[in-house]
Amino acid sequence: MTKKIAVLGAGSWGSILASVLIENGHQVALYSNSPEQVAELNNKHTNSHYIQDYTYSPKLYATVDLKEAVTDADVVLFVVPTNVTRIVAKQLTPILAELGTKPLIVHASKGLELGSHKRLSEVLAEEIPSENRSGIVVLSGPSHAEEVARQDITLVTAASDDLANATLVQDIFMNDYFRIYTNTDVVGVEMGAAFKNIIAIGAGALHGLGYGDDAKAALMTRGLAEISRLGIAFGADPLTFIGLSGVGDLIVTCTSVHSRNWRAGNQLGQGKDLATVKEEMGMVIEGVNTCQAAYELAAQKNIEMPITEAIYNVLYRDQDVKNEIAKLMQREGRSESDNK
Ligand SMILES: NC(=O)C1=CN([C@@H]2O[C@H](COP(=O)(O)OP(=O)(O)OC[C@H]3O[C@@H](n4cnc5c(N)ncnc54)[C@H](OP(=O)(O)O)[C@@H]3O)[C@@H](O)[C@H]2O)C=CC1
Ligand SMILES: O=C(CO)COP(=O)(O)O
Repeated sequence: MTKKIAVLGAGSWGSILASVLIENGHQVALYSNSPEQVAELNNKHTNSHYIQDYTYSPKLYATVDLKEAVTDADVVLFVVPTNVTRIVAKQLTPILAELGTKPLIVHASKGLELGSHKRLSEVLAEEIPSENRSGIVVLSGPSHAEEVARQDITLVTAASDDLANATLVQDIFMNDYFRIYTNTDVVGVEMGAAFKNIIAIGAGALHGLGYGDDAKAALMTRGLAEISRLGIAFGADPLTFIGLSGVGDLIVTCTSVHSRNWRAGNQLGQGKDLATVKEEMGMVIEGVNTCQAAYELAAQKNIEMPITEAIYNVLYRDQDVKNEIAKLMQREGRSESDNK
């Protein structure tokens, strides 16, 4: 059934998810905070800063007017960076209250809020009262906008406490190149998605330093062990970490040149400083903030996360990457079954 969907955030992922929804026959309004970007999307049907060599459907309507975007929307899809999700939710709530509508809230972002360490579904639940929404669903998994744009095969997960809402999102998005599974482990899905970005920075750094495939496989495996440990301590189902939003997303983000986190790590490994890497990227590198959140959470729960700590030392304590790798290699011998 055709739905009216408001997509909030017109970066690479928001704009391409909007394209998938249009392809599936839905009516889509794409909200951006930039009048120039809206003009480009509506007039030239391009979004050149975020996605190159791609033409959007003329059916895609972009607007800087949040109220216009969400009026009569059945679904509101948040795809803004983690650090502005609360801000945009705060803007949305009075509009929904005024309109008297109750859309399904979905988010496709990957990170934890700095300071509060909250997952984004928690942030959205706090900011959008239950009388203004019919549910909250997380859309997550191994998916790069550049590949979905060319309708390459991509599989992701729709997670919600309420399976009916996850199934609704599955139905809305699913087509012959974009396949959606459902999941009810919201904690595991959001934590896997957030933490894999930290490990991807490490994988990029190894590449930038010239390390080989053995080192990268080791980082991914031990990285998965430690991010699962942290997620499980917060109630995640261990099985979720071997699913699409866990190991699936870890693999794609640690191996793809499309990944901004991987590319940031690669440049750090080549000796660039973080400020320059961020400025040159011009798009969100979620793993940087999430590394800080995970580092603090691990300390709070007394959980060993040596790789996250090493990456934290590089990002926040100006430590040398090679030195941090050497320290990891000098850790005392362990059994693989040790949970640390
Ligand atoms: N790109 C991808 O392939 C995937 C991304 N994701 C996740 O999706 C989320 C968004 O990523 P992505 O689209 O890639 O990021 P981008 O950096 O490409 O785009 C983010 C967009 O959000 C805009 N924005 C920032 N602040 C606001 C605001 N207050 N109101 C409205 N818009 C705002 C940015 O504008 P400006 O540039 O002006 O700040 C930018 O247009 C991230 O959490 C990411 O991890 C998940 C899966 C795949
Ligand atoms: O989440 C993603 C792939 O699944 C996108 O990763 P980046 O944010 O590193 O580009």
